[in-house]
Amino acid sequence: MEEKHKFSIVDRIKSFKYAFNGLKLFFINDHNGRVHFFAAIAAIALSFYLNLSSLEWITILSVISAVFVAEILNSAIEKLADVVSPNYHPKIKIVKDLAAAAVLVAAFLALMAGAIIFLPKLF
Ligand SMILES: Nc1ncnc2c1ncn2[C@@H]1O[C@H](COP(=O)(O)OP(=O)(O)OP(=O)(O)O)[C@@H](O)[C@H]1O
Repeated sequence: MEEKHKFSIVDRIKSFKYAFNGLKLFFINDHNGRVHFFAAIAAIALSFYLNLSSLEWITILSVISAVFVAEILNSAIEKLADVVSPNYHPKIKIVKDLAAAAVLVAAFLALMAGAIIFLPKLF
């Protein structure tokens, strides 16, 4: 049976603190995190420059978020896998490749959305 904890605002604030610490770790230590961060800044700057509509803004921000979510989860899975199996293991290969595939799918979606929205406005 799951133990019931009393609701605590302090615990909720702590959860935010841990989540922001995760974001900091991701953007500072993760090379892919830094690349995606600068790509997101470039896409947002271009969106301001091209004066996107509300719906276009929502699309761009959604695909950027999807890439970050996939990349952060991929990074977490990689870290966990490295602890579980520091040595080569065929199942760890599958786990890591699947996590990487999630990033690929999100990045492809972002690329398509960016091309559909930006290209006609640029050329
Ligand atoms: N312990 C392991 N066992 C089996 N295969 C592994 C293992 N570690 C890595 N691999 C293989 O190497 C690939 C790259 O793994 P790695 O953890 O270096 O990810 P990466 O994408 O290069 O990470 P980073 O985000 O640090 O650049 C994995 O997708 C997997 O195919």
